[in-house]
This record gives sequence, C-alpha cells and structure tokens, in this order.
Amino acid sequence: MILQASRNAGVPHWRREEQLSTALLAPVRSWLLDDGSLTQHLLNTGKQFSLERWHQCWEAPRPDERKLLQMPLKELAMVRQIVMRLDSNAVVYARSVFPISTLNGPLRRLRRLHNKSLGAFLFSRPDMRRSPFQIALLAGDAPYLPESLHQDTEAWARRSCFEVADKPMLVSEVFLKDFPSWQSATPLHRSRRGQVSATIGRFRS
Ligand SMILES: C=C(O[C@@H]1C=C(C(=O)O)C=C[C@H]1O)C(=O)O
Repeated sequence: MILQASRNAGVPHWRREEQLSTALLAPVRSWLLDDGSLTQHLLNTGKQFSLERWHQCWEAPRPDERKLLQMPLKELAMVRQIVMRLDSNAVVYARSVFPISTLNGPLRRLRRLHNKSLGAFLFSRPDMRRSPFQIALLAGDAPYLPESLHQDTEAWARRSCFEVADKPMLVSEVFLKDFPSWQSATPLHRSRRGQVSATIGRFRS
C-alpha cells in the first residue's frame, strides 16, 4: 500500500503499523515505533534540549481525538501543543489532549506542566500504560503543523494513548526534519515486550 502524505482538510491519515507496507516503514520503524521516552532520547543526544509550550487551552478536541479517547460529545479537553528543540532547532512538535475527567483528582497537576516535559512525568509512573501507535506521513505544509514549523520535506507522525491512574490522554508527535533519528535496539512496543501489563485494548481503532 502506498502512503500519501495527507493533504486532506488538515486531518492526518492515521494508520496502524500493520496497515503500512513493510518497505515504507522499514527505514524508520526502528525509531518511529520505539515506545521509550522521547524526551529521554533527546536528552541522551548530549545536545542542548529545550521544551517550549506554545498553546494550552480548554477546547473541543478534534472529532477523531474525541473518538479515540471515548469522550462524551460535550466534554472539553485541555489541548497542549509544544515544540522540543535541540541546540535551538525544532525537532519534534507535539499535541496532547487531556479530557477534563483526566485532569480532576490526582492528575490535576498536569494542568501546570508549563515548559516541563509530560514524558518525564509519564515515564516515572509505574502504572503508565501506552497503546500501540498510529502513524501518519504528513506533507511538510500540512495544516496539522503550525505554519512556522512548515518544511520542504514530509514528516512522520505518530500518536498513542497513555493511561496513568486509569485516566487516558492522547499524545501525538510530529518528527521534524532536524530530528536525529537513531537505531533503537528494541523497536518493539512495550506491550509486546511485556513491560506493561496489557495493551490498552479500548484504544485500538
Ligand atoms: C511522551 C513524551 O513526552 C513528550 C513531551 C510532551 C509534552 O511535554 O507535552 C509531549 C510529547 C512528548 O514527545 C515522551 O517524552 O516520550
């Protein structure tokens, strides 16, 4: 199957790994499907890491996000958009969606992450679970990407639902052209490595 960079109304064409051709995925699968902490990977490069929050508001999530998170029709979400940089070059753009019901109670502190990494919190939690990735190939000028991050090459993107304390959130990441890809030693989803008790079944679409 040939994957076209999506240019349709700004909605990335998200697919599961098994829906993509092996040939297309082969060059990138090692790092794209690595489910360890991306923040930690970027810190490990030894370059100057920074995270900048661009946007955080209570708003209606996109319909596909609402569906994945199984949110009731009227429920709002906190939408957070950040960019991660290495040596001042933007390398990852991320959009995360937290249903209001996730941010009540013990996870309330996630409302105040500011420029701190969500990943640092998630990967410190022994009860964290992560769903299998959905993947998309975006045009460099896809409306999904903020205009100032538009580039002349296509960009791989992935998204995955996390659960902490049984509360769901959706994290989508776009890998920009300055992203330093790497060879992961264990390019398998942690649910398959047995590090997490179970795949989050309800997020399989
Ligand atoms: C999920 C991770 O967290 C990163 C940090 C994010 C944030 O602070 O909003 C969003 C997406 C991630 O790339 C990670 O480090 O793997």
